[in-house]
Amino acid sequence: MALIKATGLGVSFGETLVLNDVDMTISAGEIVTIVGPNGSGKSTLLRCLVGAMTPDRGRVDRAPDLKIGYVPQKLMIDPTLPLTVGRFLNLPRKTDRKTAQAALDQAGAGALWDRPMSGLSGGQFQRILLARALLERPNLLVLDEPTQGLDQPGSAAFYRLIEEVRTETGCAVLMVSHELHVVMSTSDRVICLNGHVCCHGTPEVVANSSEYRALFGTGTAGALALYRHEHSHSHDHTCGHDHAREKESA
Ligand SMILES: Nc1ncnc2c1ncn2[C@@H]1O[C@H](COP(=O)(O)OP(=O)(O)OP(=O)(O)O)[C@@H](O)[C@H]1O
Repeated sequence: MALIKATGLGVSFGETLVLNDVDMTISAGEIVTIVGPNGSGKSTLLRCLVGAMTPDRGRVDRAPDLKIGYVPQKLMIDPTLPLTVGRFLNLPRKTDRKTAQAALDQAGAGALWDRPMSGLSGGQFQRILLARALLERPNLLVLDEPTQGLDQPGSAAFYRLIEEVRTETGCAVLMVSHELHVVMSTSDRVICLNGHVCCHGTPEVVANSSEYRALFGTGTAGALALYRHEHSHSHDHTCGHDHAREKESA
């Protein structure tokens, strides 16, 4: 059974239709990435999927054993607060040192236990957020643009780490990202969203689709160079809309 299955999701804010008839599933162990232009409804979809928001239309079914680990885009911490990594991992719930250290190790930040949170680099900070999400032993990791502010090598390293975590723990991963070419190399499946699902499938199928190219241009050829998963079949689906026109009129 799927970990999450969304059927016919619709969300409006006032007069604005933000999500329209969105269907998607996340199965155990797979890495699914949602890409889409600004304002295309990615965060709204994520919030509906994890249960942080109720859609106006459609339904979301979640597996009874679903356990989500959430890695936020950013977390503001008062720099004057004397908070070490170790103490941060004990918030809001106390965790024993061994479990917390294991999560830190898994997130590639094993040596940072005593470091002040305010002195961490962007990449280190994201690893600590990842470690905190892993504390609960999730079977689904959810990441909303987790590498904002990191440079490209830093982002690529972070996504490689996510893939390692998936391999080690078997958890599924659902991400939202703008860094298409970086994320594509990590993803099993990509969903291209623009209020509705424009196209979805393997990274290769999406990168080659006319819908994706109309939204993002053709400058993402590097996605294919980085693409390293072997798929013997494709799951192509396109909506048939003229996205070049949508983009022009936006
Ligand atoms: N609580 C809200 N009230 C009103 N409008 C909202 C609310 N949340 C989101 N929106 C609007 O819904 C649209 C989609 O927002 P959303 O954050 O889901 O897009 P996104 O694809 O995640 O964008 P970005 O890439 O910029 O983060 C936007 O036009 C946004 O202004």
